[in-house]
Amino acid sequence: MKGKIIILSAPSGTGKSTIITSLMQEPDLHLGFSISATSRKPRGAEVNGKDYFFLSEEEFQKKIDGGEFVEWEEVYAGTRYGTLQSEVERVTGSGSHLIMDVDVKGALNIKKRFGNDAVAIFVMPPDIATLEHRLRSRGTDSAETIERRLAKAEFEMGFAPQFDTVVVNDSLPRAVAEVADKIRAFATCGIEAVCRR
Ligand SMILES: Nc1nc2c(ncn2[C@@H]2O[C@H](COP(=O)(O)OP(=O)(O)O)[C@@H](O)[C@H]2O)c(=O)[nH]1
Ligand SMILES: Nc1ncnc2c1ncn2[C@@H]1O[C@H](COP(=O)(O)OP(=O)(O)O)[C@@H](O)[C@H]1O
Repeated sequence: MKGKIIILSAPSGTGKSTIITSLMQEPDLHLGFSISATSRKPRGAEVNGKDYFFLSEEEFQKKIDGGEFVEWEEVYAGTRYGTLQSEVERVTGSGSHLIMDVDVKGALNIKKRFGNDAVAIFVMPPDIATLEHRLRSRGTDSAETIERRLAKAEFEMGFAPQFDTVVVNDSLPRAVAEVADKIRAFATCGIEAVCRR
């Protein structure tokens, strides 16, 4: 494996996808996005094969049975998400660093598997009221889905101390700059450089 692994986790609505989209515009970071597979339906302007590989329950199960996942989780009841081995190979084999958006359990499993070749960054919302506002103004989820995601946020935030580092997404440009700095430090000097920052 040439490229390293950058893991971002956060409660739904914190801004992971927005931060990753900005980071992908910075060519000096040499990032390739790990396109996860999911059994949930596309929402908003999401595109199959770009945002996710959208699979039926049966297709997802087939890939589990075929050993195609590095990890997978049922993040919300009845909805599964997973990282494909083929995505890890596609990106790291090309020399780019693999950036992935996974839930807290997936993040810790990937850290366990890849050790110091992976950095786990927890993105923290400024507070729960802001998180709720972001989820509502994103306008992609039903009230019930938003409630379900908010209900899980405190549980997810409890995992933050197990991550290598935490970044608060208050001002977006500041958070993007902070994550970018950490990725540069990790890529150049290794995990110790990030844990100390
Ligand atoms: N374990 C795991 N979690 C994933 C993967 N892909 C996405 N997730 C997580 O699934 C959760 C829901 O993602 P999504 O439905 O896109 O909602 P969002 O977080 O509101 O954008 C988030 O916590 C993601 O980080 C994956 O491949 N593996
Ligand atoms: N720092 C920020 N300040 C204000 N709004 C933000 C910020 N970061 C993200 N957002 C907005 O919050 C919503 C949720 O962001 P998103 O990237 O979809 O979150 P996630 O991928 O973590 O679920 C989006 O509408 C996005 O534009």
